[in-house]
Amino acid sequence: MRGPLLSACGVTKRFGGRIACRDVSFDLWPGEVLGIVGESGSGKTTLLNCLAGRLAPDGGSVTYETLSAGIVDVHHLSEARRRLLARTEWGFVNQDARDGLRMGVSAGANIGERLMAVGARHYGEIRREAIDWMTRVEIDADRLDDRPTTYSGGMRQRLQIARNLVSKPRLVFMDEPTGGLDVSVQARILDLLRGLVEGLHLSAVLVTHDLGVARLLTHRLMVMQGGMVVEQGLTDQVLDDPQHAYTQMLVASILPV
Ligand SMILES: Nc1ncnc2c1ncn2[C@@H]1O[C@H](COP(=O)(O)OP(=O)(O)OP(=O)(O)O)[C@@H](O)[C@H]1O
Repeated sequence: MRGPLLSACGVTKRFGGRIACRDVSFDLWPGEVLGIVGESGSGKTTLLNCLAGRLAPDGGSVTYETLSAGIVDVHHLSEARRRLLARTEWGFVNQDARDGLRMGVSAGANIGERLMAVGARHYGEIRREAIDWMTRVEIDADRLDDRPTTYSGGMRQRLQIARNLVSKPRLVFMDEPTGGLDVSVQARILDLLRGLVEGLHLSAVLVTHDLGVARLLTHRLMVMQGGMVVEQGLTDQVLDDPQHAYTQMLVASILPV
């Protein structure tokens, strides 16, 4: 049997005297979608950034099983190797699409750039693939040469998703991918993400404060409070039968009274 794709062991991050996340450990298995939930300030984004190598933890380690070089310690890689890993084997979907897109180049270039990072060189094929992905994320192909600055918020988010998934990453990090969008746009993007996650058998770590999003997209959940994981388990189990008082409060707060 294959081992975990990503493992966190005792990950701890402080900002000055404040501990943003403390002693977080888990394994992410191939094909698994792990949700990290908790209220604002509970340390979700800090943990995600530590996992994705964007923020160095003060304690603990993050290991990842690469395609070609076996298991690596994400924070002991050189900056160049970590960037290469992020471009070739990982995706990162930001809450604000402007942080995940190159706003000054066309949509097609945003998608094509990722294909070139994994070795694509043939212009015609790159363009064809970009058009295919525009269609998959429900953006009219005739917007391919437009810059994302001319797109709506929902379109930008769909483009960011296409840019991240076109290169068939083995692991995708997502930080509130539907946050900041209005409700009808959120629903369509969730639908789209659910189809892609299932269709591509993606492994993913998803941060959200929205338990509905977690229910729809994740297999397993970690609940964070004050930087610590207070409960983890299968998503349906955690949401239907929460054991920790904090999770019970979170779940109760979204039920109609
Ligand atoms: N760059 C930083 N400098 C100082 N403190 C920080 C920094 N980033 C995060 N923190 C603190 O770490 C704690 C956890 O923040 P984090 O953003 O990880 O929480 P979160 O659960 O993702 O919140 P939200 O859902 O509001 O994004 C908070 O107390 C926050 O103020």
